[in-house]
Amino acid sequence: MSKNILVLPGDGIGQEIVTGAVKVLACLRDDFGLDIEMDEALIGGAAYDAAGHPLPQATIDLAKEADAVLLGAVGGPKWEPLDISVRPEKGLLGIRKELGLFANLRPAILYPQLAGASTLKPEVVSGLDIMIVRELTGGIYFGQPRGIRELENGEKEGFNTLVYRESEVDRIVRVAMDIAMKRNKRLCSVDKANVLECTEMWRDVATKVGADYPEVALSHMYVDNAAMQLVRAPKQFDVMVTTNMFGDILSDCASMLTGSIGMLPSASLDEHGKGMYEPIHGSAPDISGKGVANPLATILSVAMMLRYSLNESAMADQVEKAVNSALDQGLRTPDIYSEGTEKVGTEAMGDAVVKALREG
Ligand SMILES: NC(=O)C1=CN([C@@H]2O[C@H](COP(=O)(O)OP(=O)(O)OC[C@H]3O[C@@H](n4cnc5c(N)ncnc54)[C@H](O)[C@@H]3O)[C@@H](O)[C@H]2O)C=CC1
Ligand SMILES: CC(C)CC(=O)C(=O)O
Ligand SMILES: [Mg+2]
Repeated sequence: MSKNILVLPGDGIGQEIVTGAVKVLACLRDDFGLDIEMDEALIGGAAYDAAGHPLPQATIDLAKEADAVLLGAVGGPKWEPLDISVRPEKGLLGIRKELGLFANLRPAILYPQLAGASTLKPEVVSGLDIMIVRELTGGIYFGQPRGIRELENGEKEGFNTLVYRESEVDRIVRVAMDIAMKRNKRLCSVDKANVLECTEMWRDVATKVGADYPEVALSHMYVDNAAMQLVRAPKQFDVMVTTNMFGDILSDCASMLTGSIGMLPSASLDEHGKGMYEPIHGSAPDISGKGVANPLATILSVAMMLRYSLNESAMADQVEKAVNSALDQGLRTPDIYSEGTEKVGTEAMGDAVVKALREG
């Protein structure tokens, strides 16, 4: 039976970057026999404009019925004056929660062709391959109470709540441990256990889970040090596991080690392997509409979809090989451009990947 993929382009560069990824999926369907159907729906600012809400019920229903979801990005200055409860970003957080996508896998891999585009010296980053496992449906982005209240003296006070249950920590650490077992058996759990009780508990739970994985070398690191270590000596890390907000920040940081945030894909998975796939970046209002955004993070997210939700790991390898081939040809969007390479736009980069895929 054919698998249903729901495509949610979203806002800003979302539509531009999703186009190349959809072409890749269409090529796999037409030329390689991937049995899929694709559907499209609204999310984010586009949904707010059309339906008055960043996550319409129709989108939730389609996403729940789909075998996998491909998302571009949401948000932008047009919607910033809105109340947070109806901003585009709320649509993204909402769909993650609705689908129970608690495990966000963000691989930061340096393609050797881009060593010169990394912010770090080639010898510090060559061979870089880190998997950041970010908890995605809990923590401070979801904790209650939250809001802005007025104090008796008329001053305003903003507040959010960092909250995790033991069970939430347990399940995300187990996901990270299982990944570590398939890789190099090293896991670093990142917290702020010296200051935040919630992450003191996180550390305790991670340690308890670690006892079930005696082969994995578990270490703990405070998030401030982890940020510093990522840009000092990133290859000390193999798999990292952390909270929703820390993972959000650390993965943007790690992305630049690979040359650009436009290179990092992600998979957001539920308990059963159903997933949503998206680049880690946002809607990039500064380059939106210019046709210069890097589509590779989104195309690499398709590879993750093939691997994690569609059980087509050979096709995932093919997509990654095609991305490699486009880079081997010297093609570069501006974010990864360096002297001696050829600057191309979003569409040309996507088409080059499709051509390489077709030609094997
Ligand atoms: N997953 C999502 O949908 C996310 C949405 N956002 C939203 O996106 C909007 C913009 O947020 P920012 O903080 O500016 O983060 P951003 O990730 O959109 O952009 C940060 C910087 O990276 C560049 N960049 C991002 N993606 C790129 C790509 N594919 N190719 C080349 N350059 C790229 C941008 O041009 C910008 O200079 C906001 O409304 C924010 O809330 C932010 C992060 C994630
Ligand atoms: C709306 C934000 C939480 C999205 C984001 O920055 C991310 O998931 O990386
Ligand atoms: Mg982010």
